[in-house]
Amino acid sequence: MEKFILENYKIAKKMYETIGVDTDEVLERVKKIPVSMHCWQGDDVMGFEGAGELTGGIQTTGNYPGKARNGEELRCDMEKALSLIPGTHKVNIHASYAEFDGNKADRDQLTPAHFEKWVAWAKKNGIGLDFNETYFSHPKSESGLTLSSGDEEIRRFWIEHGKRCRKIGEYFGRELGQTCVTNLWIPDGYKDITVDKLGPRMRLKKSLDEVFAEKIDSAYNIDSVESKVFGIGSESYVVGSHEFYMGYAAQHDDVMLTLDAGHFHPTEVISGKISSIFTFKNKLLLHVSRPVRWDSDHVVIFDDELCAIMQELNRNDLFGKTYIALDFFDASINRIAAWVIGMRNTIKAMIFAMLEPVETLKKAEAEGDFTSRLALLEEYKSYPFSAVWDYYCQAMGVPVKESWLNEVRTYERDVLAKRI
Ligand SMILES: C[C@H](O)[C@H](O)[C@@H](O)C(=O)CO
Ligand SMILES: [Mn+2]
Repeated sequence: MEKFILENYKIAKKMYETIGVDTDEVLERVKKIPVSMHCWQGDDVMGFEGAGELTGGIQTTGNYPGKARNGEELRCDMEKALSLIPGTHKVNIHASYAEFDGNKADRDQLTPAHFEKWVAWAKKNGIGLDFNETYFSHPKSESGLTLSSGDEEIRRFWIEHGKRCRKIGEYFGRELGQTCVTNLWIPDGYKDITVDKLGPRMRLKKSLDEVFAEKIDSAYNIDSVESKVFGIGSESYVVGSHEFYMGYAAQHDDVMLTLDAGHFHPTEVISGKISSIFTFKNKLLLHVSRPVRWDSDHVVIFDDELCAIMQELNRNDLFGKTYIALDFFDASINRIAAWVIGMRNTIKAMIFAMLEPVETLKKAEAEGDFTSRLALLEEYKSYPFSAVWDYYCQAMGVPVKESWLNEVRTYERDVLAKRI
């Protein structure tokens, strides 16, 4: 196999040269782009607080055996997944994955000390960490409103949580020498027709101003805000809508916008929104997910939208300004396989996009030659990009093609099956 991969690559390299693309250069570029792998795929978003129930209008379905039950298991599973994915990446954790060692602290009391094990593990593995504030699966979010609550005690509790999370993000960035992106998503909204839609939004704005009041060195921590169109139980009204956060991010240079692929109407795609955001902002966070009819958080596959997202970043030279994170949770299949499939597809789509001769296409478009534009776009799709992808896996020392699945099966038998 090894020999064929190399031979295929040599031919692919020559073919891409004929259209002005240097495959070696593409692989050098892709190597430098980290993808943030989300820890919550490993335990169905349960976290370590013993919450028992996932709330906030998000849902995992399925009961595949072997889910991680604590930090050690989760980190071990992620190490396994990362060993099957080419490149050096980041890990994205939620505040609900704090570790207490018997001394439980509520969300408004979290400190960097509760994440020391994550940092030690990240250092050992040479990876960066990203962070997410957790405003769900908690008694104080049961009313459906957190940062937008009219109950001052509740609102203050969550403001304190947000502030503390940013300090934890700063700690990650400082300790690991890689900027931590701290993402803020709240589940706030109402199930049914809402009379006062302005009040909660005004309160959310006030809360965000407090959460973000302290300036933190952007070398260590960058903040981002994530909108949504609806959730389960917030079908009629979501406080943190796209328009709301667009406005907020437009007014605050240091706050990024997060685009989650599952957070828009089913016919909307985030690939179509990226250029609008970059007209006004110079950074963006993506939550790469796969909505199936709703925000179902299916595992990312190599589909048109994934390629379109990566093409958009490549065509506009935006890889250096965009943080790419995954966000899905499927409990119906092997959870390590879910990570590997989603991560490998994301990287594969980056390579696919980078192999496009952008200048040729832009020239045809600028000259009004839409016939060539369409003809070339279609023909480029069947250039041998998979030979480049296979070679990348081989060169990076990870399994080529589906051979990674054997390793996941072995791990399932030796480790996951024993978690009863
Ligand atoms: C678990 C995450 O915080 C969550 O998926 C969030 O990013 C989101 O997308 C909620 O729908
Ligand atoms: Mn998301």
